[in-house]
Amino acid sequence: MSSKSFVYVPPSEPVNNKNVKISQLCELCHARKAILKRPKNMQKVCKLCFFHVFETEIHNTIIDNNLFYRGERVAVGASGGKDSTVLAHMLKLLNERHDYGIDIVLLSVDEGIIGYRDDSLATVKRNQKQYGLPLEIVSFKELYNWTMDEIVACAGIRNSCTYCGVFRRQALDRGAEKLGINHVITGHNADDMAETVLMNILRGDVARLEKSTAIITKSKGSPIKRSKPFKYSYQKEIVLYAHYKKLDYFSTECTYAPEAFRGTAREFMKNLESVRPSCIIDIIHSGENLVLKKKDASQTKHGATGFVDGNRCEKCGYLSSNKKCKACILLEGLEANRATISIENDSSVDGAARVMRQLEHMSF
Ligand SMILES: Nc1ncnc2c1ncn2[C@@H]1O[C@H](COP(=O)(O)OP(=O)(O)OP(=O)(O)O)[C@@H](O)[C@H]1O
Repeated sequence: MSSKSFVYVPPSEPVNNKNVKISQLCELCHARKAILKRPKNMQKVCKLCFFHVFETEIHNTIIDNNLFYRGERVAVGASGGKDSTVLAHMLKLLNERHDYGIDIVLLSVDEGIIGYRDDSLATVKRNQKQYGLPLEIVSFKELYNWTMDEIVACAGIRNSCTYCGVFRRQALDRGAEKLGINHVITGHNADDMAETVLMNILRGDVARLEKSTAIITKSKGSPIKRSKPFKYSYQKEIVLYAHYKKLDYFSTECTYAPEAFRGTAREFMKNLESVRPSCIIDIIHSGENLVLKKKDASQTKHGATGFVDGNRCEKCGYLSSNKKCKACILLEGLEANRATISIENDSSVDGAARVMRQLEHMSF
């Protein structure tokens, strides 16, 4: 793989621009008619230059951060949505164009949400054929004996994103492990990252803030690393790319809307972006350049608990940085809830609420 990032060179396909006014010309090739304004910087570009410049920027992110090594097997977290569909398409294209020498597999998690995930997985199955990539599907039901629909019926909708996030994260790791793969790539984009930085600032969550802009992450105790090649890519540009490339993706929002705090932060970011588009990249840069005060070892959780890399959850045996993994803690709360409901026929969410409080006091 070449270790040099590229300077953008507009494609030199023949053009017929006799009837195009100078002010309508693409600002990159100065030859074709511009058809869109890049949401990221308001530059007017033609379709061909948009494809090339967007692909080049992602290639540069991959190269500048040494995301892959030749011969590496990587799993793309494939949900069927716009981000991961563009990611699968883009990785395949760049792997062939720049000869990264990586082996790409699609990995999907079926959370068990009727009317949402079943439909989006149908899209992933079509993508598998369109891109000629192998596909592995793991499900919450087979791993945890609960579907998200059952969890929401038991514990209510309020914390559904927490359950889904914890189980999905572990399910992706387990799926990758099953495939003998150590690297999971996700379609998290610049908007997602800016939103997370903002939420961590607003919550004063310093531990998470420190990691929230990393392009490669790895949990303690887990052999699986995660990376986000779209870290600097605007959501609107990903959607435009998918649209003009006519990619087959699933665009329905999750049945269980995001929790109120995330939803409000997202709305706030969108409002800021409409006034100042660069704020998405600016907030990521701010996050990257924050220098946090160092804690002394006696103050750190890991110093206090004597964590050893490679620890396993005492309940399920899966790798965990705590005595019990997050998924098992949540499962215990759910089982307690199920028992309460079936014995007392009571719709109390006490078990789950107690577990949520417990989780808030733990560090992962
Ligand atoms: N069910 C799933 N199976 C596999 N990977 C997933 C799944 N859900 C999410 N991911 C991965 O996590 C990334 C971020 O997920 P998120 O839920 O924020 O969805 P999103 O921003 O709508 O992304 P997408 O458009 O790809 O669905 C996705 O791009 C994908 O790589």
